Amino acid sequence: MDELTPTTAFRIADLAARQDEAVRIAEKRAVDRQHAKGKLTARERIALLLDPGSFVEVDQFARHRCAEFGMDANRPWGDGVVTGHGTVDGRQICVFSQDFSVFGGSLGEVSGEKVLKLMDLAMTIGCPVVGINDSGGARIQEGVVSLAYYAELGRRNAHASGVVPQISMIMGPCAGGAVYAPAITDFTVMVDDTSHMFVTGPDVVHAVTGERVTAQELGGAAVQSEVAGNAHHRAADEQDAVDWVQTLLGYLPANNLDPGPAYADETSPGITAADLELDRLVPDSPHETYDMAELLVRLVDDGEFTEVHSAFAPNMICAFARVQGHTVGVVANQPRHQAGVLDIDASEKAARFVRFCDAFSIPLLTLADVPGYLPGTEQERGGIIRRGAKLIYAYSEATVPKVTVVVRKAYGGGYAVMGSKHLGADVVLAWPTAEIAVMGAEGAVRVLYRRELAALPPEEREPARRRLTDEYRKRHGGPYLAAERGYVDQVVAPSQTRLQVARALRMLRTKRQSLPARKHGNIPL
Ligand SMILES: CC(=O)SCCNC(=O)CCNC(=O)[C@H](O)C(C)(C)COP(=O)(O)OP(=O)(O)OC[C@H]1O[C@@H](n2cnc3c(N)ncnc32)[C@H](O)[C@@H]1OP(=O)(O)O
Repeated sequence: MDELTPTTAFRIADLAARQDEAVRIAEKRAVDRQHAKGKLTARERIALLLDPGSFVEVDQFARHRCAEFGMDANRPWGDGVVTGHGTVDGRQICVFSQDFSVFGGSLGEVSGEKVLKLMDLAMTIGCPVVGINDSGGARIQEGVVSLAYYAELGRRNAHASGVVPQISMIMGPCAGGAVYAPAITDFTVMVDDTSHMFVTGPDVVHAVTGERVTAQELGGAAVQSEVAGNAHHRAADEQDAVDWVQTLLGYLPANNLDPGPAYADETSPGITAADLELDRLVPDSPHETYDMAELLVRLVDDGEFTEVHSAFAPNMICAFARVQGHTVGVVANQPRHQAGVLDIDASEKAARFVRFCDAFSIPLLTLADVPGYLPGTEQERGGIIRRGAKLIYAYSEATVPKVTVVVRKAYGGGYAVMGSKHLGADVVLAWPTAEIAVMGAEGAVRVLYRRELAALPPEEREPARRRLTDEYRKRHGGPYLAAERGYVDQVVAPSQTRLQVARALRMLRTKRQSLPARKHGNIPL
């Protein structure tokens, strides 16, 4: 052997030294910088998310090739993003985690290549991708090259949409062009206080508009989860964010061809005490409200469900749950908030959820109690026609099993859109308390008998109005006109609902439906 050729032992020691530099030494620096900001490091986050010991890092020794602005003197291993794969609860995922301690986690050519390579891998093997974002955005030193990678990333996100679930965790800054990759992904979680998302930051806002606003006011977790709807969950801290993502993954299939996780059916085959409580859920007075979550917990396995977008448009509940061990997507009006009315936010929230479930073969369970669409100039000018239409579109194109329970009100357009037979529901159940009509009895009488009531002497008007309202309610106020026409398949006592919903979903497991082939539809955006 040539004296200059390194020995095998030397090469192994050299590898260990490089790994030490790439991981241990880099991590020490990252810990100091990140912990001081109340944040975990890129590697700590991955360790928290994945099953212990399951992480396999790829491209650990990738380094940037940029020589601009003195960059050639600083070429850290990994280039500011840790990428790889591992398992969550034994199920495969791919993960990338931006490392803010290296060039502010900014995206350059090499870090971009790493993330794209990882997404290509996830698409090839068909597993979810979790992206952990903590970045100053496009790497300024690399100029247009880094912008190119943002666009490439958006394209990959779009192509992966509906093929593998994509989840974004915003654990620090996410600004400018960087926001659009998470926006295309299916679910986004943000951490209180330490994360923000905006297209233009407070300095630019001030320079352009004169408005002074903090990063948190502009795009903190509270604003994004409650007002803008860009975040599906507002986590109290990083651990909470990880817990939510792990729970979410537990409901989801690995890809659009995977049947999804199924657990043993441990539900009771007979009527339980909790089922009987449903017979008392709906108050006698139509003006009194109740909590739709009380129904939901009694319909699903172990009373457990995980809401997405819980703080955004709370008049609509979108949640994952299980029925007899199989995942369902629940869409439910929440009468406790604005009487469960449909507005722009609720329509868009539910439409996107319905489309996610359909893309990943997750059956839909709809619980309807809806007084109709929210009237007003704000809604009309905001585009409720175009934006509300998304929900009709989403339900209509969904070919997964669709089961609907009409609990109380199903008025007007609200009836039609909330998973009605006419939008392709396979099974529609109605409670005897269901009121399926164009509008509530009081409103209907006001329109139908306006002239007759006005012609009556004032003292006779109120008794006549009450009598007519009562008559209308008896004729049109229940589920039976709809049942006569087969728009409702079964009228069931509330206490029967859990068993009937389970039967319907079991019966529908073999459902197959396909719509005419086309390039794609044109959902009103
Ligand atoms: C398509 C697009 O993404 S357009 C948007 C382009 N990005 C930007 O305009 C944001 C630029 N960055 C910033 O404004 C700030 O760094 C913030 C708000 C993100 C974070 O601020 P702080 O938490 O105070 O961190 P700080 O500014 O010290 O940044 C940490 C390090 O990351 C570096 N860094 C941050 N963002 C970038 C970036 N986009 N490109 C290159 N380096 C960056 C900083 O230079 C700093 O490096 P140093 O430690 O060697 O000094």
